[in-house]
Amino acid sequence: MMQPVIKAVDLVQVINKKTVLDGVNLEVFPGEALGIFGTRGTGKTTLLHILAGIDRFTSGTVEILGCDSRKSNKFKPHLSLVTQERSLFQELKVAENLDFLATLRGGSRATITQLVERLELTDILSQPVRILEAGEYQRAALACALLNNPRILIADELIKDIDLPSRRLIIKEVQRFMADGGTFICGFSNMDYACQMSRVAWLAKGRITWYDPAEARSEWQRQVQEFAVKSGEAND
Ligand SMILES: Nc1ncnc2c1ncn2[C@@H]1O[C@H](COP(=O)(O)OP(=O)(O)OP(=O)(O)O)[C@@H](O)[C@H]1O
Repeated sequence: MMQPVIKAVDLVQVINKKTVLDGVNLEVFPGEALGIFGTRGTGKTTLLHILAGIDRFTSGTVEILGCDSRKSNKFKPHLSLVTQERSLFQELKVAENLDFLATLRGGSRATITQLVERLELTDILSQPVRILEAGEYQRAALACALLNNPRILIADELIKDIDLPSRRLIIKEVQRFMADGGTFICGFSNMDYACQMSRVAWLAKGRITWYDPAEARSEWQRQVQEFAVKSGEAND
């Protein structure tokens, strides 16, 4: 049977006495696009950062590429994370970020050139990251994340509130990453994006319910409708 690239068992995260993750179990398989959906503050970022091996957690186990994430760092060269907060070097130019991160994480000149071309970064290469618009920033951040040719890409709200051309370029690049055998995990709070995923993990009250994308969308519509009826907004 196919081994999962990431596996979490009974994962619990308590932050300031609040149980944010309350026994999460999940397996992500090679080549999957797993969407982690939740409304505001439900713990998507918390979960994604634990799955990326960058945050400690209260209890449970997390295996990334067969390594216990608390005991080994061996998975690190094969995993990249695009955070929701802007984590590229703000004062450096886009080109400098690419060069620096390629040196740090291993990425060839040819890879930089290809990513710059595909994500249409040429015109912003000499701009400092801090002045980029949201879509420009996300394209640059994705390029930086793909420099080292990772097997796993984890992203938090990769295409939220960005211009349509950027969104199209990013979706195309992620599809390319997946066609090359990559595994993608993405946190999102807008159900419109569910169709980009192969499975949806819906996070609520610290726990996950699994859906296929179409089911998740209809469940979301049902909940929105129910909420509208309860609050007296619906006419029928
Ligand atoms: N460092 C922290 N200190 C205090 N509370 C935190 C911290 N990190 C997360 N939390 C709390 O944990 C809960 C989950 O936060 P998290 O950012 O993971 O949710 P999210 O689903 O990603 O939210 P959003 O959609 O707003 O980004 C929230 O209630 C938040 O207040």
